[in-house]
Amino acid sequence: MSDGRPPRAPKQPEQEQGHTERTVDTPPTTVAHEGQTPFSTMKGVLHPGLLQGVDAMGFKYMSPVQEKVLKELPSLSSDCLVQAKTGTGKTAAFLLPAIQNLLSHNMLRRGHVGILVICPTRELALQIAKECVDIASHLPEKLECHTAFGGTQRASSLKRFIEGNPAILVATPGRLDDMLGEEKVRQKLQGLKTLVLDEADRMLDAGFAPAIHKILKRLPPKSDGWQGMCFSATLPDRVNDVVKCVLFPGYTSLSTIDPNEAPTVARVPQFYVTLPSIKQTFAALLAVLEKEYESNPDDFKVVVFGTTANGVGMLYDLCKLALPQFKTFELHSRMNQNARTRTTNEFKEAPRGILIASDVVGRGMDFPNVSLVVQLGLPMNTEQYIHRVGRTARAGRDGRAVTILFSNEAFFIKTNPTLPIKPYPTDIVSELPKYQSLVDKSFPQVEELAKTKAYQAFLGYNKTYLKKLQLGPKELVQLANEYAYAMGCPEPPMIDKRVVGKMGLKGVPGLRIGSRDRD
Ligand SMILES: Nc1ncnc2c1ncn2[C@@H]1O[C@H](COP(=O)(O)OP(=O)(O)OP(=O)(O)O)[C@@H](O)[C@H]1O
Repeated sequence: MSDGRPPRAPKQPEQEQGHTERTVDTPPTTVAHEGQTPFSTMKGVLHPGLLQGVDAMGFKYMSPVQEKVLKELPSLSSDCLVQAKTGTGKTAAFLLPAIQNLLSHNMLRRGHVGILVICPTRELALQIAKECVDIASHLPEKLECHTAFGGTQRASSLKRFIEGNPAILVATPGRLDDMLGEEKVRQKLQGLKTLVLDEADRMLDAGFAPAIHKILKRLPPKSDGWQGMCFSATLPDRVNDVVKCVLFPGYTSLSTIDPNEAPTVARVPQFYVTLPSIKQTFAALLAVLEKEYESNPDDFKVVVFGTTANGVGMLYDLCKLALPQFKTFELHSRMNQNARTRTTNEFKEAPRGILIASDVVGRGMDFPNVSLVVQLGLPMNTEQYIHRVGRTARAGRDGRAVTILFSNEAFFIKTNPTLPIKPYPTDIVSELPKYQSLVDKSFPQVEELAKTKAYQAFLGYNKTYLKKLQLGPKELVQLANEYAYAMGCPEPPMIDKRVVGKMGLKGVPGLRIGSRDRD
């Protein structure tokens, strides 16, 4: 493409039409769906060991995105940009062609990494690696899959990587960048055949792009011919300008999403609750959880997303006390890696329960059978909303999503008219007094430090959205103080002078500046 824009998917109106009808929203499922193609039809294209691998995983039929990638790519080693809804099997859709490539071209050089997958979080890296091991489990030759991410012992994992025989590496950008500082690591990547960016829009956004560019400089040049694959449920237009760093012009664009449709799974009824006051936040969360439980008590596995790690920590403390009838879990970046991994595994296995989480599990994480996603507070952007909703209704299951916003945050609904969000069917606000007493009873038992941290995080997060929230710094502090009172604080928690300075709130009235115990 001369203008650097991605080529459109091949124009085949009838097939495209038929394909769209058949593919959009069709879940990956083991139940025979009309029009879904069994993996067995890929004999001769995919190695028998790979077919046995997917079969052992219980995958009988290709999901639409898997079928598209395996059948519509000019070759399995072609560069591609692929969009498909959350929970529809994108992981296998990139692993299968990438592994097949290694096998069919006899590209396995001992000790050399053939496939590099880069993804945003540690939890996702582990999950992708697990799927990789499962898919490759029936191959005659063992394919070692290694992971590299922060929060783990650098020296020991580096040693294992250098001394091992990793054919596949799944990594997060920070640790990978760090590892590539070692000559021996760079050497092991000299035979790279496929580079995958999972959650590609996130990997190429302002937060991660600098690390990705640094990484690319230390990998073999694109002119060596390695394949680039970019996958996500959301690919905003701005991605087209940056994918060039991993995809050659002329790459194939594939999508199972109708361009006129929001990329959330249509099986997820989505609702919002708008609260007149921030003070009602906590009671509203309890009310929504209880209402949802009452309407579906047998199928109650919930992810509640908060906006900040410390906010999530405090919400977890509250829910544990206020909703002792449910098993609650917490997951956020302020926890150590062992605790994060343990909780991830526990919640994956749990038949029911409530996970209070930050965005460390907002994208890509596959917790089986999540029946409800609740978002409390303003999602950062449309993509984040979509990916969080995508933690439910995975692999063909049903699910629901509820977003709780206070009045200043309600613009999110208006500015996202394509999202199918409707007002919550029950009048939650009129029910709040009942839940407020539960909140008031529980908060005195939550540690002051947890509240202080949540207060500070609230200020920091919302400071970034002042304009959208139509607030000035003074109103923001007032709002945060109301939030603190809602947590049962007798007065707004103290904030360190330096933190206030960093947040750009120096001199704003309403803050209590002073030192507090260090966390
Ligand atoms: N062909 C298939 N048949 C049955 N189940 C499948 C199939 N492919 C994938 N799955 C299952 O579907 C679930 C979702 O798959 P996966 O995590 O790859 O989704 P995704 O599209 O990458 O989602 P996200 O956009 O959230 O990252 C997983 O539990 C996976 O094991």
